[in-house]
Amino acid sequence: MTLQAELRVERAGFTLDLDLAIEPGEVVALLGPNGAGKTTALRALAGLLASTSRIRHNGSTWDGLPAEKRPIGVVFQDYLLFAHMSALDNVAFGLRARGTRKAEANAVALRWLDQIGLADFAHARPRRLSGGQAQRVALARALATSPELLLLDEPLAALDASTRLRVRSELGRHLQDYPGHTLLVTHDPLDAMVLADRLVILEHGRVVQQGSPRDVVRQPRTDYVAHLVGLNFYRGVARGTEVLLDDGGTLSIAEPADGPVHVVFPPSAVSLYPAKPAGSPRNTWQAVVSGIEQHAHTTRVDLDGSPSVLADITTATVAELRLQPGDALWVSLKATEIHTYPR
Ligand SMILES: Nc1ncnc2c1ncn2[C@@H]1O[C@H](COP(=O)(O)OP(=O)(O)OP(=O)(O)O)[C@@H](O)[C@H]1O
Repeated sequence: MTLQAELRVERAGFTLDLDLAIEPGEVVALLGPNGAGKTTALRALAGLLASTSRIRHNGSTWDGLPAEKRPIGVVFQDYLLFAHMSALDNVAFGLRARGTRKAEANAVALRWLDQIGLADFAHARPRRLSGGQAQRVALARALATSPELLLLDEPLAALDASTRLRVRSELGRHLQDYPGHTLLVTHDPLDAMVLADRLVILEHGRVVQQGSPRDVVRQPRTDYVAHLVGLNFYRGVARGTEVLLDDGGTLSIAEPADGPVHVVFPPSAVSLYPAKPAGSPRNTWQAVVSGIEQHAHTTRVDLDGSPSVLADITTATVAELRLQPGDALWVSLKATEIHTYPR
């Protein structure tokens, strides 16, 4: 049964207006910039704030239900395990609160600890657990009650990079087995791409784009999404193999198009030269370096021009060009690297 939520929250200067439908077994990631309303949406679903939201599932409504009566499991960024309880009691807590007898609740909790590879820590207090272990216990605690809806609020954000990698893939496995509905709130595009079946992008309390990770990555519709997936992104009007960009500049494209379009290309498709490249069939224009940032294996160069553009170049090229902010360079881009789609 689809979980249908119409989430409406009014605050001074902010309105959340979000319709969400989540299928059984589906993982939906809610992404958006700071203040977009992600946490507000999650709290409205959980019944943790007063709102005029409507939530329907399996022929019943959760509207009047207080948080503790909703069939929900929640995992927060900072685990929020009960410090005075053992890992086992933490996992058994939800079941006990729902009236399950102690022996049975403990048996279920132990099975969960076993599943997450922490049976040996059953009697340990949370302070003896590492961040990754604590987050796995928090996940087991949320899943032990077999909730209809699993809410994950930045579940990996507090973990260091290598722990994060491990816990992410373990979480992915548990989510695959989990038959309920999952909503994952995250800032991290990688978490969303790896874990979610569908992305819902929220800006200013409203959905600006949704779709499979693959579709969103290929065809961003807002600056925030383009930035998230790391693409150069423009709006323009196409006339055959030319696109006149709204903010200045013209690009030649390989596939003819007509009318208002979005234009994208990866920073890695951009080449930089100290002088105008001669006789090339490419797009070329002059731009000024406004920022240089070292990434793992490439250097990201920010250039002001018409249009402004991001370029990823090798460290060898940076050295060769002796790049400095303020330098004027020639930007070159093959028409075949540019992708357009209707606005
Ligand atoms: N308790 C509160 N009282 C009043 N306004 C709030 C409260 N909590 C959040 N807001 C406001 O509601 C809006 C949405 O905030 P929310 O925390 O849901 O966004 P978010 O997408 O989760 O952001 P972040 O990524 O920074 O966590 C923002 O304008 C925020 O300032």
